[in-house]
Amino acid sequence: MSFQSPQPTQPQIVLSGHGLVKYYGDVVGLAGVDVAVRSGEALAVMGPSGNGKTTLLHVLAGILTPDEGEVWLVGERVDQLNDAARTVLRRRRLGFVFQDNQLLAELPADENVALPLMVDGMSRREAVGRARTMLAQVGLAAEVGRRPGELSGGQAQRVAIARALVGEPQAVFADEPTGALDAATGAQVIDLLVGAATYRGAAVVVVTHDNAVAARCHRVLRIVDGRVSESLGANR
Ligand SMILES: Nc1ncnc2c1ncn2[C@@H]1O[C@H](COP(=O)(O)OP(=O)(O)OP(=O)(O)O)[C@@H](O)[C@H]1O
Repeated sequence: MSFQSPQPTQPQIVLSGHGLVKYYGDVVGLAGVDVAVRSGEALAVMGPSGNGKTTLLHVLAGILTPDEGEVWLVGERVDQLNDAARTVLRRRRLGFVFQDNQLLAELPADENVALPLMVDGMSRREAVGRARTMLAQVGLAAEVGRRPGELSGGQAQRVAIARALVGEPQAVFADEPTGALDAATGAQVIDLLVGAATYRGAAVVVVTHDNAVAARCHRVLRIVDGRVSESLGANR
């Protein structure tokens, strides 16, 4: 009789791209990229300027359609959906954090966070309640009524993170999320983003030029000339 210790099970792959190719006219954006991100995993995408990082993020997030290849989200092929279906997909199943937080200047923090829920049909009362809970979880319980102009850059980016996570997305995409912040604030913001998103089981994709940001993710994918040149594992 033999005894075998149980194999640790890998978390499921949430998001994957297979053979992704994207052209802009004659310019090659992606030249054949394979990538997979698991539940609770944060992947940093690095590489020289103009080599395809943002293109990869946009193709994985359904903002751009690949010319070749497939994108899958939790067992469903999503690159062939029509525009309307992709808009719904982005709103219900994905979260986004951009360099310039893209908050609405006239709205207080809680309404900024509640907005995607209300657009999706939730009552204002429930949406604002959920937004305030989410804001408390990113350390902004006292700032829920402040407008973006009354927040620091780091606080505004926390609001953007709360907005990205409030709908419980399966995948979260961040393009240079700390690009406008000083190093110390950037480190806090990326830790919050990675920690809060992966705690909820989301897959996270972060495009960054910053080694310190990449070091706070679990894995680094290096893109050169639209191809994966290197995949480095488990930072955490
Ligand atoms: N809308 C577009 N129209 C034409 N060419 C584009 C477009 N978007 C990107 N490109 C080109 O595709 C290539 C990859 O661009 P991409 O923005 O993905 O690079 P990147 O690695 O994210 O760059 P950066 O680090 O500077 O943001 C570049 O040559 C770029 O000029």
